[in-house]
Amino acid sequence: MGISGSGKSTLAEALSEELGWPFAEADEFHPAANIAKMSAGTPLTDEDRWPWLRSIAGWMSEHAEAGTGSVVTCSALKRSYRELLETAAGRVVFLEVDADPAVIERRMNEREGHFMPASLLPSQIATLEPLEADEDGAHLANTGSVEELEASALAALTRLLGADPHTLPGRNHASSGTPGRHRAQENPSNLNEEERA
Ligand SMILES: Nc1ncnc2c1ncn2[C@@H]1O[C@H](COP(=O)(O)OP(=O)(O)OP(=O)(O)O)[C@@H](O)[C@H]1O
Ligand SMILES: O=C(O)[C@H](O)[C@@H](O)[C@H](O)[C@H](O)CO
Repeated sequence: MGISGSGKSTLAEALSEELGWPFAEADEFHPAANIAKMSAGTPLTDEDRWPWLRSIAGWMSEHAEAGTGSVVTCSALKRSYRELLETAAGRVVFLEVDADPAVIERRMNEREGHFMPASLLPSQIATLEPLEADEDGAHLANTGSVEELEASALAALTRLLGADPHTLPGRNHASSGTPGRHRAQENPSNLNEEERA
């Protein structure tokens, strides 16, 4: 979790590679209307986000029920959004990635091929309700290298889970389904409830 540009995808890809856990990019679950809205510089509303969050929780449940760990990038800016994600099967642990806003703005402006404009950064920051002490997770400062971020995430997971995360089943687990990076368009869990009906 964390605001746009904080480093969620960078960390999640590294963790998925390291742990062999299936990986989903939450942006791939957004309906086209949400992407169009953000691309045009308009922040999403709660109503825009609920069906999207439900789709993500569905994907998480599928993997938990198949007996594997999984990793999802999701801004999950508000506590209420995280409470919805926590309804997924299995244990849901949040790693909040944070960096200096000026660094994030520069990285977003340098990033190529991404729809999210840096102009939405103030709204992302204003909407963020940081992870609280009674939530299941940890805060990670993305102030160094990607390797340092990954190392701090693995240490946090080890502490939170009370076990080395490498010991949890990954994509080679017998019933883990299709391995590899998730593509939302290939997965029915991307459909919101209206689309599924
Ligand atoms: N520790 C780091 N060192 C150097 N570059 C980094 C680091 N962390 C992230 N970046 C770069 O910053 C940019 C934003 O990171 P990333 O795309 O992972 O953020 P995000 O939180 O997933 O963003 P979004 O929510 O908008 O998809 C990327 O270009 C990424 O390569
Ligand atoms: O809740 C939100 O406002 C959105 O999830 C955004 O955070 C973007 O999807 C993402 O971060 C950009 O890539």
